[in-house]
Amino acid sequence: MQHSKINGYDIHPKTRVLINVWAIGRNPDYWEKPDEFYPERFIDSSTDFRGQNFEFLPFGGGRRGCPGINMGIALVELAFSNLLYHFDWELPKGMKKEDINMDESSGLTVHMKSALHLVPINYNWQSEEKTG
Ligand code: HEM
Repeated sequence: MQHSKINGYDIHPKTRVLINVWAIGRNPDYWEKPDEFYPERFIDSSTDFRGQNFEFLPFGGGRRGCPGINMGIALVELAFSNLLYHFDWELPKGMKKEDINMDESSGLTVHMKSALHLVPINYNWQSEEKTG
């Protein structure tokens, strides 16, 4: 790699550069309410997660981007679609959605600080199929 200058900083060959993707993903210049869990932000948005939009890099990007991206997406979709297809999900009695603690704990991957408790209600899709 050749010597480069980025935002006035000299990057010498063989420098190890660590990118703070977490901070980029919460930059208020690019994200409305960056600290809120607000997945609706992606409805009708052109921001893609495959590494071309640098404000959103869940799989990294470039030559060292995640090679398992397609498998990762398929696994997440398969798990979620099965859980949503077979069950309705409710909060434990007396709990409101505002009570869910969305704080994160950091580590190699991000986890919720306190476990999410949900009550699965069996969803009988077969009986619905019969009645139309
Ligand atoms: C939702 C699931 C997944 C997410 C969010 C994810 C995310 C990531 C991220 C952020 C990186 C670092 C990319 C970078 O440095 O630019 C990475 C690297 C990597 N991922 Fe994934 N990944 C997922 C699933 C998988 C799966 C299923 C596999 C393999 C079957 C996999 C294999 C790898 C490997 C081998 C690397 C290292 C690539 C390298 O350093 O050249 N990932 N992943």
